[in-house]
Amino acid sequence: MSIPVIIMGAKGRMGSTLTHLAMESDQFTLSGVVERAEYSKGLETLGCPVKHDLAELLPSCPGATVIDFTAPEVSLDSARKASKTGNPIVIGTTGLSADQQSELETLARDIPIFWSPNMSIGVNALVRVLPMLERILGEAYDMEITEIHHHHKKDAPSGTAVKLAQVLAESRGWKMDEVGNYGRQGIIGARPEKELGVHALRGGDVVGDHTVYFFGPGERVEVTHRAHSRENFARGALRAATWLSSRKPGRLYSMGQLLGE
Ligand SMILES: NC(=O)C1=CN([C@@H]2O[C@H](COP(=O)(O)OP(=O)(O)OC[C@H]3O[C@@H](n4cnc5c(N)ncnc54)[C@H](O)[C@@H]3O)[C@@H](O)[C@H]2O)C=CC1
Ligand SMILES: O=C(O)C1=N[C@H](C(=O)O)C[C@H](O)C1
Repeated sequence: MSIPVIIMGAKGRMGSTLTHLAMESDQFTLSGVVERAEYSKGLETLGCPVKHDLAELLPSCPGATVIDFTAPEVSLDSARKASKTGNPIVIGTTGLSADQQSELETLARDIPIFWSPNMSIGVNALVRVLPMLERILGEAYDMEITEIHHHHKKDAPSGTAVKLAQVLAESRGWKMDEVGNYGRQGIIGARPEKELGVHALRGGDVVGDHTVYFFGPGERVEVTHRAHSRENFARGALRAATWLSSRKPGRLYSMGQLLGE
């Protein structure tokens, strides 16, 4: 039985990729798309309802899973509207504030919500293995992260880099609020031992590269994930939509649960 989905931001880099993949797969039914009016030209060729407000679509799409890769305030609005009609929602949007993240966790008590800053299997395998690498290398190894994205990206550092930094800091018993350094300039003195640098590069059409560095005495270890295509993320989101369709509300789900942490 195919999974009905509603794609938010259907003209976006991710929304258009998701729409294309959902249309070409018999595992999914495109129940409708939502896009800003000024960007909706041409969406009528999809052969499904095209709306400018999710609230106009949801009542006619009972049980459809919303997939939202838009902007923080838009995704929160989508989650609020989905919670009113009981529709599950998969969110890939990054740059959420702590309050917005907390609101998602509250809404997840009432409807199935899946949120991940990176829907690729590769990055989530990294999330799983980095703590072990950190424990083996130990505190003599200084940790830094770099990320590279296309010049359209609006948030920095990437949600993926934030997540990677969180798992590394947690592995060492640190808090990112205390040890994070997001840029160095001027005569700043020697690097404190208790520091984790996170640095964002922006340029061109880079889909998404993340490198974790462990700088040790006489050697360094570098672990890199390079996304070659947004289809990688979209397939992950569609897999999450399928997985979420059989989950009950109660907690904010993410890739860890899907991959069976
Ligand atoms: N979790 C993951 O694996 C990934 C997450 N992302 C995140 O997804 C988000 C979107 O990224 P992109 O697709 O590159 O952005 P984009 O700017 O290309 O697409 C966003 C789309 O949302 C639309 N939109 C804005 N307000 C709207 C509204 N009120 N109703 C309907 N549509 C609306 C825009 O018109 C645009 O088409 C970013 O936060 C990015 O970091 C991107 C790739 C992978
Ligand atoms: O904006 C993007 O493109 C991406 N954003 C996500 C992030 O902020 O981590 C995931 C991926 O790196 C692509």
